[in-house]
Amino acid sequence: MACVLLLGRLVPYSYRLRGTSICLLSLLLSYLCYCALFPDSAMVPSSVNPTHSCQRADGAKRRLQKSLSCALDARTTGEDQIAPSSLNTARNSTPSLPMSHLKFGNKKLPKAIIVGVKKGGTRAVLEFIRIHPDVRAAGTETHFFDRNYDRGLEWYRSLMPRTLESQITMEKTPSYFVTKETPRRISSMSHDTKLIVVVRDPVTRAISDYTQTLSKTPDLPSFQQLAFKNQSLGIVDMSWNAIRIGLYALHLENWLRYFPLAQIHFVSGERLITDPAGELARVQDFLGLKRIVTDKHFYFNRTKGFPCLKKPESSGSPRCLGKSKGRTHVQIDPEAIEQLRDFYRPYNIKFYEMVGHDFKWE
Ligand SMILES: Nc1ncnc2c1ncn2[C@@H]1O[C@H](COP(=O)(O)OS(=O)(=O)O)[C@@H](OP(=O)(O)O)[C@H]1O
Repeated sequence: MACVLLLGRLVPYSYRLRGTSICLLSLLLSYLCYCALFPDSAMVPSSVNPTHSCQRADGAKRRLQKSLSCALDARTTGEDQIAPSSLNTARNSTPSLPMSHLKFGNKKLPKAIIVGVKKGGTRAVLEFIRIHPDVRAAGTETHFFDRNYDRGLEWYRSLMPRTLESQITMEKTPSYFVTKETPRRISSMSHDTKLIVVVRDPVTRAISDYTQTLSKTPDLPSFQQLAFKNQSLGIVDMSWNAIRIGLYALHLENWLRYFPLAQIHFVSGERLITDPAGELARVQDFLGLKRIVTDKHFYFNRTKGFPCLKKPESSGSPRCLGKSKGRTHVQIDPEAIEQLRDFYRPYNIKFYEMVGHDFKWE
């Protein structure tokens, strides 16, 4: 603009038009050069950018001169291609690692597994712990150690989410706790695997289990028919899965052949409902995590009758567990319930002694 005004004063009109065109053309050329050379270096954060000094050159002329050498520097190092978020990591890592690894981590075998028990509250524990930024979990039950073991560890690993070095990989498959081969198989994957068992009053658990099966198989025999070999004599059918799963002491004996007790954490399924933050504090301690999941993450949903998450991992809205969690249970004859309590009592006492905690299932 200054160039045009100056020309207006000094040069006769016939030359002005030509002069203005040349002036505008040279300005346009300068601008194009500037655009071509300068903006690449501006995408990289200044703290780690080798062309940092280039951006701070004073005045357009110096900036233009410097941008040429800066652009050359950037081309030789290749760093102008690196996304700002990964630049710091890239500099401290092995050059052969792919960029996807630097950004999202890689798939690792789980460091901690929720191994049981079915209908204990395993989904709630997984959904609650995975809001911790240092935890990532497989969404579905893998059943690797009980049903899919022949597929191999690489198959298992492929089911895991990508994690950064600081993050723990987790999965949950509740049937592991009652599968004979599972403790040995997990131990042979890694003897350091941390194990979480969510336990619940075995009588309520059995009724919950039955309620679930009935919802899928409406012509199922009655609970009493399945639970007792002879109800009037009080003989319980221990071969029925819904009963067998609740014999926690027997299953735990099998795990203790392969893992020390200190490596197994027991979550109370009852307290998980009345005090989710308290139970989650203990889970975080057990996993060696900072206590980030606290009572501010939960609210009690009166319609559902259960605690729900205020803000889950994947979205910004509150969320309760699905309809299959927290069902209304089938009504069972109180006498049958009393008989089952008598049946489980010695096993429960044994279990309390083994783990050093009284869960008060009476
Ligand atoms: N916050 C919250 N919301 C809903 N449900 C909760 C919650 N906390 C614990 N529970 C209890 O979890 C029970 C289901 O246990 P699991 O998730 O282990 O079931 S499963 O084995 O995966 O099918 C489920 O059992 P039922 O009540 O019998 O349906 C619940 O009692």
